[in-house]
Amino acid sequence: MMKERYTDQLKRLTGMKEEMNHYRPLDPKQVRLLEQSVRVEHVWSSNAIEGSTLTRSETASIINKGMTIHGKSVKETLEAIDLAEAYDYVAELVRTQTPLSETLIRDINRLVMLKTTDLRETAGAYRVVDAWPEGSEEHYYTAPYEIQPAVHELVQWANQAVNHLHPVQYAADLHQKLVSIHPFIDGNGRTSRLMMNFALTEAGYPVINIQPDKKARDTYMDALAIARNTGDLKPFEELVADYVESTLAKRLQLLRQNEKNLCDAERDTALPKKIQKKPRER
Ligand SMILES: Nc1ncnc2c1ncn2[C@@H]1O[C@H](COP(=O)(O)OP(=O)(O)OP(=O)(O)O)[C@@H](O)[C@H]1O
Repeated sequence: MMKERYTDQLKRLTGMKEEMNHYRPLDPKQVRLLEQSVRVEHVWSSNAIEGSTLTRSETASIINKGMTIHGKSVKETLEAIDLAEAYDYVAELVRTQTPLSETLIRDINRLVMLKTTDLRETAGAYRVVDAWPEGSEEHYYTAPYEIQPAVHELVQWANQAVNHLHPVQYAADLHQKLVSIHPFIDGNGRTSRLMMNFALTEAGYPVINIQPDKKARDTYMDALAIARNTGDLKPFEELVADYVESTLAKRLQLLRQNEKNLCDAERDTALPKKIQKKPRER
């Protein structure tokens, strides 16, 4: 079967996002629980892509309860705390409708790296040494002296593209372009995945989390390598669109079920009470 055209998928995503407004929202306590679980999922998956061995529940214990985990390194623990703080910062930027800027990208990287970098002053600072993708030393990322102009150009592109690209395509391209420059000595993947979610959530889409299992991770890395080595952005754009679609589908199922529960509860309370028969007096 031929793969559906990307533009048709984007239209469907817009429709699914709009459909979410047709249902009554979840109760505030449920919203809080859902937000907490997406935050844990983000911190767990994004760090696991880079090799963290923390599980979801260990991540939850660290970032929600302030616990340490027996047998897990201080570095992994601090990475989880850093990423949770960077995630909260991004949520705040979306809430305050802060426009994208060089400072914003650097601030996010600084938070991502703050407690775990060997050299604290390199967190949020542009790289001054060469870097290349793992196992591909002939393909250098942007040269250090070209990083500042490249990020400046990226921000100019973003401020235009945000107005004319579909938000899901814009989010994918923003991630791909930033990680292709690789402006920082460390934390480029985590910073780019946060930037992608910044773009998605500011347009009303849910947070998506690239999965860290081998198959999903390889697909993600391969799509980024294709984009960078051949200039073909489609595999990465389609991968992001598929993540958005499955996340939206799950969210819609939840809202539909919630709506059904609310309707059932309303119908039950609206029914006339059964006339209770008095026991016959003897
Ligand atoms: N061939 C590639 N082209 C472009 N980007 C890539 C490529 N391979 C991997 N990436 C991106 O780079 C990230 C990893 O980069 P790297 O191994 O240099 O780690 P990093 O810069 O320390 O950042 P982090 O550890 O947060 O990912 C991946 O998560 C992915 O987003």
